[in-house]
Amino acid sequence: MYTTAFLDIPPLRRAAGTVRLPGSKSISNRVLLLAALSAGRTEVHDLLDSDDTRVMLQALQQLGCTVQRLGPTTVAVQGLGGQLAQRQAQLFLGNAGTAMRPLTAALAVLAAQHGGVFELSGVPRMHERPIGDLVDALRLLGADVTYLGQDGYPPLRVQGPAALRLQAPIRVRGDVSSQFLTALLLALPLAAQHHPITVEVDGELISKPYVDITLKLLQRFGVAVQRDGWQRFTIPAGARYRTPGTVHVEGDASAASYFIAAGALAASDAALTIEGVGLASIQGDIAFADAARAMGAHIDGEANRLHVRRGAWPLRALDLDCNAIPDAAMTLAVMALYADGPCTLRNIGSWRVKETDRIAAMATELRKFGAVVEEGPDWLRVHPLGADGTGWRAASVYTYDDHRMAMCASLAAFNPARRPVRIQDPRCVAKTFPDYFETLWQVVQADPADIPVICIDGPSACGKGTLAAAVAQRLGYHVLDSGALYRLLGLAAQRAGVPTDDAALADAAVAERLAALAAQLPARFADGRIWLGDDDVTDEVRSQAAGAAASRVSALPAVRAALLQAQRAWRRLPGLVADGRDMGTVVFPDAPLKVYLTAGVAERARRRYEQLRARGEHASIDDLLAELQTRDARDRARSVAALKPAEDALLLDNTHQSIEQSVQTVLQWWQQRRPFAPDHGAGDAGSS
Ligand SMILES: Nc1ncnc2c1ncn2[C@@H]1O[C@H](COP(=O)(O)OP(=O)(O)OP(=O)(O)O)[C@@H](O)[C@H]1O
Ligand SMILES: Nc1ccn([C@H]2C[C@H](O)[C@@H](COP(=O)(O)O)O2)c(=O)n1
Repeated sequence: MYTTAFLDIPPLRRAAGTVRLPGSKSISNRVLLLAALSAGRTEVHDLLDSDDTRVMLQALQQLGCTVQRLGPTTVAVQGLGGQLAQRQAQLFLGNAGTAMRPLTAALAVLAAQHGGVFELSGVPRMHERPIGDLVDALRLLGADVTYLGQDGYPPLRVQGPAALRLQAPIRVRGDVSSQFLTALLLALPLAAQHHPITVEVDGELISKPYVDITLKLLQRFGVAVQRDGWQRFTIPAGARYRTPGTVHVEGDASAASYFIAAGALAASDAALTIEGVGLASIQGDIAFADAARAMGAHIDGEANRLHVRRGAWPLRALDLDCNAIPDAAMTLAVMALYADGPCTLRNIGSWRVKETDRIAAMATELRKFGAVVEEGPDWLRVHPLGADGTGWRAASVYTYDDHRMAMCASLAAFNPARRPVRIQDPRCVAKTFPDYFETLWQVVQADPADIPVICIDGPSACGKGTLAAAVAQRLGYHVLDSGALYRLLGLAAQRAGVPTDDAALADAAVAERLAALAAQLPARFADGRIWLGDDDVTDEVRSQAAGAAASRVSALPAVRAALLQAQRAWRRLPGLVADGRDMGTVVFPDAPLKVYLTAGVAERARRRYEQLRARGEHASIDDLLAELQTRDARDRARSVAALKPAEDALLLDNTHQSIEQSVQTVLQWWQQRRPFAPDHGAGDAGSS
């Protein structure tokens, strides 16, 4: 997951391959609650691991459920069997509507029956998301619910005992959020031991497919709710939750929409396959596939899998009632940028009370790309940008702490004008899809020339590696420590019995053997460790001897040629910071930013001395100074890829700078080369 302040997505081209979706948020949180309310143990597989499920699990544990982690996406929940193990709890539910609404209803019923006091709160935005219709229904039922802040919004307190009035139908509004009805349907089986309970919906029920998911999951947990149209629901007398023992959570159909869109937008010779959700999905957002088809996408699939390819291009404009697919419909708003006419999304009033006011947010952010966007109380009209690239601007997208804004905006990176897209606060995807961007990189491609590289070259011990790692960390980029490759080669030579002293290297046969070793070098970098084949050689390669051997073998032209492609292969999405001696001059001559880093040799010797001392190694400063000078002289004098600044490099002498000062200098230089406005606030305009 990216925790950087922003993430720049280079222009994307191709989309093909296979993605595995994370579990559905809607199913995950419903199943967790149902498992907690049932008696016995429920094993939940393919559970979504995200902010929203984490707050639900945390709440259930506070309420006395035992939750056992069996794997990254598998938990076992020991249910409470309709009882209360704790009579008091303060539950923090983040911004998870799928936790706040059902837990409020379930705890209101349980507290009424068994007594107890429970407070439910969330992040500030959660306290702006309405819950009044649910509270009204619970109060009609006889539950004791108190607003702790503003009327109509969390935080809330529910308490009991209280006498529940179950004979008359319970009325709830269905036109603001279907989660209120879902919450009642999940809670009321707890009170239906002796009488049937009827819930009647006032107004037109929105997001019906989400209620359908609720009904299907209730059925799996032993409660068959009778549905009369979408206005009346009856929970039978004697209803009792029974765990099915094991539940597999479907992949998230809303999350599938981003990959369906990617497949529809990217010209590819192969299909993009989406696993975890398919034609037999119980999730309403699978209907997004029909909307994408209407826009021209070619989609086929099986029960649990979809295959998507680009069809009509530009996409066909559409005018759609999106009431049934409120979440996935956001993806259509971005696809509309690529259409052959204006697209209108109707009946999306619920967007206004989601993680943010999504109608306003979407309109504001799409305008940054250059689009004309009109909005109404419950509709959005997006006018397309040129399929030939005209009108597109590079935009820095504010994401409003809304995961879907971030994921949607990433799709603008397929723009034909090849403008990059900046996603501010990419971490917000943690709500439902923490690894969204990493998953995206697996199936999309950019032209290598469009993937940014920052080169940091310079003499030994000037701080290149430290600076490169810090800059990469701030930008979410990969790091290439090219010196480590030469160091690994020195080590591989030593292990293979190939001499690397100056005299031996003059022998053409030795040079040939070294080049052959370099071509097959089993180098691996993972989790901050460096591997040669199966051996973790992190400490060994950082030794002074390994540095000296690296300097010697790196002077051979055949060795450098053998390692060139391996280094260029590091140019991967979303970008790269490469440190070495010839990053800017030879390996990435087209890099948009090249830094030549220096520091006085005495200062470098002092830093190396301190570095070794911190590792428990002892050396004399004088020896280190001499060694650095020898190494630098050799690196500067060799016939190929000699150490020198690239002609277009910016010089940075950090002798008197702290690490952070150097990092800030490079980040400022980088920012100056980016086409985004420097202000990252909501509503800032992108520039072309
Ligand atoms: N600006 C700086 N101020 C003070 N110390 C620094 C600075 N930059 C780096 N250092 C320290 O200097 C030491 C050497 O840095 P680093 O290993 O990054 O250098 P390098 O150029 O990559 O070396 P090599 O060429 O041997 O790989 C580290 O201990 C690092 O923390
Ligand atoms: N791009 C590079 C990187 C390194 N080398 C050689 C020369 C260095 O002395 C040696 C070790 O590098 P370090 O790990 O200290 O950065 O490897 C090179 O020739 N080209």
